[in-house]
Parts: sequence; structure tokens; C-alpha cells
Amino acid sequence: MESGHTSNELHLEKRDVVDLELNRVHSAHLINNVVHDFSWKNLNVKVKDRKTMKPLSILTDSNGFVEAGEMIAIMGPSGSGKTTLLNALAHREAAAGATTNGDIMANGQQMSLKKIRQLSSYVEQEDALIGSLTVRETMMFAAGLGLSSKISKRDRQVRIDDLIASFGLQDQAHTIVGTPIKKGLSGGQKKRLGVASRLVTDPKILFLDEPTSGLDSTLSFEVMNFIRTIAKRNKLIVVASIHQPSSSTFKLFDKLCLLSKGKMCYFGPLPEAHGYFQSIGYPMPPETNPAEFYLDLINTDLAKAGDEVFERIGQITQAWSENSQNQRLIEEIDIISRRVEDTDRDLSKFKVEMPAPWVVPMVLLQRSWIKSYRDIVTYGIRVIMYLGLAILMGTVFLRLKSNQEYIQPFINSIFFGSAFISFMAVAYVPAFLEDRATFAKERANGLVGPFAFVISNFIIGLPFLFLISALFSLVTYFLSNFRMNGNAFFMYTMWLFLDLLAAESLVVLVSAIFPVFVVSLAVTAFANGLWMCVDGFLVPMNILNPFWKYVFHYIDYQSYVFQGMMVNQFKASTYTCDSTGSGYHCSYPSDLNSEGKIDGKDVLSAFSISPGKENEWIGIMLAIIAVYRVFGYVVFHFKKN
Ligand SMILES: Nc1ncnc2c1ncn2[C@@H]1O[C@H](COP(=O)(O)OP(=O)(O)OP(=O)(O)O)[C@@H](O)[C@H]1O
Repeated sequence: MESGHTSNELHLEKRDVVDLELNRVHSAHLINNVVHDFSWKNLNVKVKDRKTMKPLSILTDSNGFVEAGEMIAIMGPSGSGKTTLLNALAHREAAAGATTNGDIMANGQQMSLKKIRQLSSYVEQEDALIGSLTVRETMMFAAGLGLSSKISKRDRQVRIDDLIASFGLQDQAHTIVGTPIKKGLSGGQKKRLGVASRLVTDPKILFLDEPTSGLDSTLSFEVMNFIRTIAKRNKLIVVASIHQPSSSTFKLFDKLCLLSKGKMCYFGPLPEAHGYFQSIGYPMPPETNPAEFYLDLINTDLAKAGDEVFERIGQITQAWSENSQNQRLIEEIDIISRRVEDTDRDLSKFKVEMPAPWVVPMVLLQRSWIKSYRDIVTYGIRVIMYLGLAILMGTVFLRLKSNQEYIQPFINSIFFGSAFISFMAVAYVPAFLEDRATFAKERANGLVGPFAFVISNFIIGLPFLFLISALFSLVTYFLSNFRMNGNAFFMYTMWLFLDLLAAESLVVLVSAIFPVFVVSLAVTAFANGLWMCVDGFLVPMNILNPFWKYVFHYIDYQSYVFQGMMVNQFKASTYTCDSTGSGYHCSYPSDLNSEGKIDGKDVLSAFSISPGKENEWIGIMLAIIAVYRVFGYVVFHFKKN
């Protein structure tokens, strides 16, 4: 403390390094002093062939060795197994239903899923960015989900600012990523942000699935150049699958792993590939893009059976498996894996602290909150849609009176309002599927579990669904002239709220099971149609046939909403009959008919609805909502994607 530094300043000095060239301070947290090398040996991936249902090898005897600070390109034509290899290395499911065998090692030690998650991050081809968040918010939430709660706010900010600057996004720090209706970042900036957000947790190994897909050659170079600079500066290991890089982008890589039909064609330093192919009889013509040349040698996209390319691929893969360079690679991996006793290579003690379990749902909630008010598609459009529906209903069922001919319109309004509000919850399907896709990616990176996702999704919906119910009630209740009583208005709102909550919970369950938009939409719409048919309005309960009554009616949340709202209106209201001169004509039998009136309770009897059971119905509604949500959780628990 002689120099009079505060502890914060000392902290900064110890942990941070100054980049003299850029005259900027870099936090040293990213520097990889942990993983010296990453290797894999005899890696094989088999699937059950979709057509023959027999075992099919889609990756055969793959070997590789990458050192700290190196960037390796996994390259090959479409379908050659790039993603399969990348996924296998990251301990993800290599392909649907695949089994993976072989050794995957860091510092020569076998990797487990837990260990690889601690050491690495994976950036998907389709980014997991949320369109309505700004660049800085995206980084903040990534830090919230992946960094230990013990890391101070200041430290987080230093990391975030450093990464934003490192990826050249300072000027866009407060720009949103971009939604379908509001433009934000460019394609290249999005890719950079996608990578930056995965680096906030200090991974030592970075897996990138086609990081340049969808970008032109200039932007591809720019993105890969940023990644290379950061990897070199921090000694990170970068493993990227890449489809068809330009010459300049290709040269940014240190090593090449060339695949064809799941077999190795070459593995080694990029500059040596040229000499290797020449040595096996495939010299590269001058002025050729090397990536294009290697791909053309093994590309079967436009080939027909019997074409020479198939023979050539056979020769190339055979030549590689017998080549001394491949043998040396295997020996090198063997030597590395025997050096486990070196203490600085021991990864067993390396631990990464994750956020406390309660932090993750809180971060998700905060993120959903911003998304829900900023992204009109999430709730805004639905609020407007329900408001439109309320105005439509309120003006169609306008100022209903207490003559008996208004009894049916009251009932229709109750049925139509409750059924339609539930039906329109299908509009939640796209927003939920979007959240589900983000969740799948964050889960695969070990950041978010199903419980945190399901609970935060439930909580964030509550204020919006309540707002929708309250707005809907405010408009329809008074326009349609329901029973003028404060308590009755509150109950009307509550039934609509429970109705919406149940309908949205059903959307969550259905979309959890069927993550395909059209399927989820169709199933939810069908379920709503079914609930409408058996809720006791179209066919009163006393004549509904036993199958529909006992199998579906009692689990139909709409039936409790319908009954609850019916009781709310009719339990304390009377209606006047038509006067015929000699007496009265009453459309419902009632003890009050002699006085020319109908007691609302007798309307309820006609529908076999008994007042006084409201609390029981509320309890059943809550149970149905809980069952939908718990089932949704169970589906996510067992279904990994
Ligand atoms: N169950 C299966 N039955 C038959 N073939 C399969 C099965 N699963 C995967 N494959 C095949 O395995 C190969 C490897 O796919 P992978 O996605 O790894 O290739 P890729 O090189 O990443 O392709 P792209 O560049 O098109 O993404 C593909 O040809 C794919 O058709």
C-alpha cells in the first residue's frame, strides 16, 4: 500500500494488462493458462441409418491435436461430418440418436460433459441472441447466467466493456440486436456479439459452428479476424467448422481438419496442407483459393455414381490413414496423454463457480421483463388484440337489459368471451417457441435448467395476463351491462385471468411437446375447440353424453370459467317475462313466474349449474394450471432439445 493505491487499483493492476498498441486496458480474466492442448483420438460416431435402420458410421477414426492459442478449421463439403465432429468434441449429441466412441482430452486428460462445459463455450450457427436487448444488456445477461455470484459488479462491467471493445462493438453498445420490426445490428455485428457473449464466462476452448454462415466474404473475414486476435492475445483454443471460406479468411486458421463423408482427408498445419496434397499427387495450381481447391477434390454434391470423385476420395482418405503425418499425430496425442503427472496440466482441480441456483431464474425474469415490454410481438400485440376483441364484444352485446330476451345474449356473451379469450392464447405460441429456442441453446451450454426456465416463464406471464384480463373486463363489463356490483366485477376479472392463465399454461405444455409452430398451433386450437364443445354451454351438462362428460368435461378449465361467470351474473339477478295481457309468458320456469319474473338461479338450474361451489372451482382451476406447468417441466426435464 506504499504507493497509496486503493485495493481496487491494486486489484486492477494485478489482473489486467495494458494493450499498448490500442492504448486500452484489457482485463486478464480471459487469458488461458489452464488448457495447454486439446486432442481427440479414434473418434467414431455411429447412427442408425434413416433408410436401412442399420448402424451407419458418420465419423470414422478422427484424430486431432490443437494447442493453446491455435485456431483450427474443420472443413469439408456439405454432409461431410463437420457439425458431427464439432458436437462430439463439445460432448453434445453428435447427431440425432448418435453414439460416440473415442478419446477427447484436454491436457491429455479425458473430458467429461461437466468438465468440457467448465472449460468451453459453444456458439451455434443460429445465434441465441434476443432481438429486443441491446448489445450491453446481452452481455450483462450472459454474465448473469454464467458468472459466479461472487464476481463483483465492477469486475463484470470491466469484462463486459473489454469484450464489447475487443469485438469492435463500442459504438453499438446501446443498439438493440434487432427484431422483425425494428432493425438493429448488421449480420457481422450479430455474429461478433454472439461470440462475445459466450466469452464472458472465460472459456478456454471455443467451439464455433459455421461462424461465418450467412455473411459475405468481407464480413466473414472481419468476424474471424476479431476472433483470431482475441484467441491469440488470450491463448484460447478455437475449434470452428467452416463451409467455404475465402482465401483470406482461410489463412487466419492455424490448422486444418479436412473431412469427407466422415473420414479424415488431412489434419495438420494449414501451410503444410499444400505440400501434403502435392506429395499424394494433387498439386494445387497457382493462384487458387486453397480452401476451394481442397473442397473441389472431395466434393460430391453434383457427382453421379461412378464419377471419378468417389475414387479420388477413396484414395485421399486411404492415403491419409496410412500417412506418416497421421501416425505422428497419433503418437503426439499418446505422448501428451502420458504427461498427466505434470501439476500445471492437472485439470481435476480446475473448477468454475456458477451463479447461485436462485440467481438464474431472477436473471431470466429480468431479461423477460425487458423483452416483454420492448418487443411488441411478445405481449403488446396480444394486449391490442384482446382490447379489440373486448370492444367488439362490448359493442355487439351492448347494454343488455333485464328482460327475458336478454338472458340468452348474457349467456352467449359469457360463453363467447371466456371461450374466445382462451382460444386466442394460440397467439402466444410463436413467442413461447422463440423463448424455448433460446432456452435450448443456453441449456446446451449448461447455463439454464428446465426449472429456472419454467418458473421464470410462469412468473413473467402473470402481470401481463392480469393486465389483459383487467382491460378486457373494464371494456366488456360495463358496455354489456353485467351485474353492477364491485365484487361481481372483481370475480368476472378473476375468472378471465384464470382462464387466460390456464390457456397459456396449455400453450406452454403443447409447445414443450411439439416445438414446431404449425403443429403446436394446430394442437392448441384443437384442444380449445374440444374444451368449448364440452364446457356445458353448447350442450348442457345434464344431457351431455357420458363419454364427453366423464372423460373431458371435468378436466376442461373452460367449464369452470363458464360456470363461475354464469353464477356471477345469475345468482343475484332477476329478469322480467313477456306480458301477454291475460298473464305472462316466461321462457324459464321459476317460482317468480306468477309475478312475471324469472329468478337468475333458475337459469343456472337449466344449465345444471349449482351456485356456492365457486371456491371449489377456483381450486380446480389452480390445480389444472399447476398440472399443465408441472407436465411442461417434466417434458423439458426428459426432452433435451
Ligand atoms: N440417422 C442418419 N441416417 C443417415 N445419415 C445420417 C443420419 N444422421 C446423420 N446423417 C448424415 O451424417 C452426415 C454428417 O452430417 P453433418 O451435419 O455433421 O455434416 P456437415 O458437414 O456439418 O454438413 P453441413 O455443412 O451441411 O451442415 C450427413 O451426411 C447426414 O446426412
